Amino acid sequence: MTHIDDDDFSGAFGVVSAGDSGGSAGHGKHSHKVDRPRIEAAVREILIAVGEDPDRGGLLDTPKRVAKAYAEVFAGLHQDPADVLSTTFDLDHEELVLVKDIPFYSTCEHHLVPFHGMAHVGYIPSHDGRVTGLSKLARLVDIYARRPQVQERLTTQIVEALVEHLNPRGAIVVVECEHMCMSMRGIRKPGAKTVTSAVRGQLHDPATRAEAMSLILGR
Ligand SMILES: Nc1nc2c(ncn2[C@@H]2O[C@H](COP(=O)(O)OP(=O)(O)OP(=O)(O)O)[C@@H](O)[C@H]2O)c(=O)[nH]1
Ligand SMILES: [Zn+2]
Repeated sequence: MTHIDDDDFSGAFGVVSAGDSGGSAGHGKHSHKVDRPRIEAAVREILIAVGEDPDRGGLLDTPKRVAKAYAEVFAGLHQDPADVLSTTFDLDHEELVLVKDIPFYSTCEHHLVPFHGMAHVGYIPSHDGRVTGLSKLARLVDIYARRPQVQERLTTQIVEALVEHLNPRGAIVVVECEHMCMSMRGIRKPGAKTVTSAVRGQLHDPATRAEAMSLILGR
């Protein structure tokens, strides 16, 4: 029998602050630990409901595996973007900073199947030179991606966290995804991509926005 260890995922059991800009998902009043035994019981019920035998050898550990996997893919519900963006440097840089092609996986809140793609995250630092570490932009994407999501909310949550915590002069987030709920089931259009964007502040300026978009699209 396969051994499924009980390690948890760092940060998965933290508390999301009430000031989180992230909509209802992940708001403080909903924060609680991931209840793995409850997930296990639910998965066992699903297996029975689809006509499987949860007691056959290959499925015996499946509820436990799924609970462990869900604790990982929904860990963002219990993480606070403020913690990630609190690491800042004073740097005299007043131009666009862009991290593009950040790969991520999220979970469609309508069907609980994955959607995945790339996020491009850019900002123009504040006048007081508040610049964050580049990896923190990718961490920010993961915090919001690792929740039950829709792509539009994922996009605006990332840009609003930048605005709230870095006070930038401008910010832009572009997200390109394939939704498995449109590929493997339903309309069945593998390869169809959904693109969403959100801009704030100086990135509304057409020339600045065009510069950012050309950097994002220039592969
Ligand atoms: N706007 C938006 N829609 C999404 C996202 N992820 C999935 N959807 C859509 O959510 C919709 C749910 O539609 P429903 O009619 O309630 O559910 P359904 O019968 O499973 O729909 P189909 O996918 O068309 O079979 C579908 O059109 C999905 O394509 C997302 O991130 N943003
Ligand atoms: Zn879906």
